Amino acid sequence: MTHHGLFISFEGIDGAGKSTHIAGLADAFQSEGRAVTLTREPGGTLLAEKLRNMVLDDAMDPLTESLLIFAARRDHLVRVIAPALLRGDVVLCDRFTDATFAYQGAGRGFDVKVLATLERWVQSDEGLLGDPTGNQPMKPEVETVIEPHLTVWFDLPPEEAALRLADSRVPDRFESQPVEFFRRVARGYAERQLGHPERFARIDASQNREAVWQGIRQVFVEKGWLQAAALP
Ligand SMILES: Nc1ncnc2c1ncn2[C@@H]1O[C@H](COP(=O)(O)OP(=O)(O)OP(=O)(O)O)[C@@H](O)[C@H]1O
Ligand SMILES: Cc1cn([C@H]2C[C@H](O)[C@@H](COP(=O)(O)O)O2)c(=O)[nH]c1=O
Repeated sequence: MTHHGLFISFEGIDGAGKSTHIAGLADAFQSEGRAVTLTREPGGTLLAEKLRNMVLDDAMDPLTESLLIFAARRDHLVRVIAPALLRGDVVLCDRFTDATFAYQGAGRGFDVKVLATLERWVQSDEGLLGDPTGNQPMKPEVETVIEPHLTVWFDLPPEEAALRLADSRVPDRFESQPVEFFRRVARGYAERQLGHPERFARIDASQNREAVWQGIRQVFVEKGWLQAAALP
């Protein structure tokens, strides 16, 4: 799929500080005249948000969980992400597939080879330009696997994330996991970075908000995607 968009994902354990900064980046891109699609996973479409509620609230085994997350991802790609990239938008996505490798793979201990197969199937651009209702045949084209151009990884020790989240909201199925679960998830993200060093930008999320923002700012300015003047 040839497009002029920019696909950026934001990752990290729960409470690492992603949401705090995504809106600021959206403002910066918009102030430079770029259209921004702000979205999240699991979720981003009506169907995917329903699947999100199930995944976050209902007990299920890790394969069911992984399949629902990838089903939500496919709908999200078909209906939101691919059309936005084709329009030339900047897509800012709060979590994407690295979260599946970190949470379902490293956290739950689910087979990463199965996750890699699902990743290839679900993120294939085959049929992405077709009819999202599935009523029309898929259009054959040269297959590529869609993935972010950049993944901003908010790296924060799990103990610190737990402190930040304490009393801030009612915990869901993931947020109520013990700290050892998040240690595994954090290691999962570190492994993903090792496997995709060119795509990952690690931010030390244990710094204060301003220092974290400056770290993010530097990444986008160095890539030439934002002008220093557009960012506070
Ligand atoms: N650098 C920081 N220092 C201290 N507290 C922070 C910092 N950044 C964010 N916080 C606070 O930590 C909490 C979690 O932040 P935020 O919601 O942005 O994390 P998140 O990564 O989006 O979490 P989740 O993925 O679980 O939704 C919030 O209460 C936020 O105000
Ligand atoms: C994409 C994705 C997400 N999760 C988990 C991670 C979080 O605990 C929740 C989403 O909540 P947030 O407040 O929006 O961060 O879902 C997962 O386990 N696997 C995934 O692929």
